[in-house]
Amino acid sequence: MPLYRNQWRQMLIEDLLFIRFLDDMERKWVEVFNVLSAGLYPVFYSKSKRYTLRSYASKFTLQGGELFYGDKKAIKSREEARACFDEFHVSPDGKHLGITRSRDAVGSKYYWFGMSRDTEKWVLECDKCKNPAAPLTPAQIRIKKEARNPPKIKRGVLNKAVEDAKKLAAYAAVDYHVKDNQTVGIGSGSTIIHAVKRLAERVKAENLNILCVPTSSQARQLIHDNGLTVVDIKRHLEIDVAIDGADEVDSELNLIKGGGGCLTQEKIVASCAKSFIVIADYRKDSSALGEQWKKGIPVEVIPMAYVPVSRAIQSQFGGSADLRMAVSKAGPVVTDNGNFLLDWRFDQEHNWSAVNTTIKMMPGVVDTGLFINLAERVYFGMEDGTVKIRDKNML
Ligand SMILES: O=C[C@H](O)[C@H](O)[C@H](O)COP(=O)(O)O
Repeated sequence: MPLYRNQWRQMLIEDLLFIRFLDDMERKWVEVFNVLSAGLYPVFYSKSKRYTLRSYASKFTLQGGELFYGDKKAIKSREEARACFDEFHVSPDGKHLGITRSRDAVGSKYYWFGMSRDTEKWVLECDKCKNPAAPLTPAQIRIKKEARNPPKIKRGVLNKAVEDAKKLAAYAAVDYHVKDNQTVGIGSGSTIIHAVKRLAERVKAENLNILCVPTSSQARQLIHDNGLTVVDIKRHLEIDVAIDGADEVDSELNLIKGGGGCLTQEKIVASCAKSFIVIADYRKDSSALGEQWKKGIPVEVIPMAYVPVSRAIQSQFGGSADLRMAVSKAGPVVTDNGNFLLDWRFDQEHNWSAVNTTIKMMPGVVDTGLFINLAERVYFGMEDGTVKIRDKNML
């Protein structure tokens, strides 16, 4: 049924009032709720704003009238958020957890728009947190000591669990996707080491004929050290399958890559492959980018452009885009292509496809660590020894 002019006017007024009286957090919640429950958008939203809202809303689900962000309850109002914060800010031992741990603790169960900013503000306002000299209970003293000298065995156990998980994912991908007479793209990082080892085992045991296209100097060395055949992409454009790690994977198979600085060649190889398969441990599995990976989105830039590109990213999208500095060398990290890297720590959800295109268009940008619409399947090695699969055909 067509809407009469006065009905449109009424809706517009309601929308404007709605924007005016709700704060950002509540407005986002209501917008997502309206899209999911009734397919309704604010009337004055342009096509692109609707698109952004729709893709943000796709990260949520409606369950019994409540909104959930992954398995976390999405909180609507600041009062409710404050109550959730209070529930977690003080540990059962009476210890005030500080900014990061309070945010992680609250974030294990709840989500709201602006959560990081709010937890930081509330922790800074907390008298107990401001006054660390307040007398500690014996339990607090024990926890503090343990935090200072964490039992070594725990770290070893964690590292082992992570390594085992990487190996599980790598073996699953190599065993399922690599066949005789194929050209295989070899990614970079620590997870791919397990994949190359498995590939070498299979080549030897099954007498396979496999050609490997590297994505970095590390990958080239790895292929070589494992007795596999290295070929150049210039002569082997037809890559059957590319296997690579990732720093983070969201629910729609968008990836952040480049934590080890190899994003550009990785993206070229992935885009030339008939299928691009990602291997990762359970820590990389996120419902939204930025949830697990806090080091930001890498952007490779030619050296003279790093300041203008950093400013352009910050002014268009907020957050901070900082030059990556080397650890065991003075000065910035230099990529295999002789370029610099910016790490952009964003502070809100974005339409990643649009952001990727905009950043790529900035003069001096070589590529970004956002891999959108490239991954066909991700294998996550899990802590319990299983492998979780996220496949683009099953989204
Ligand atoms: O630049 C590095 C690559 O994009 C890696 O694939 C990514 O950082 C994941 O590395 P890892 O397997 O070590 O977690």
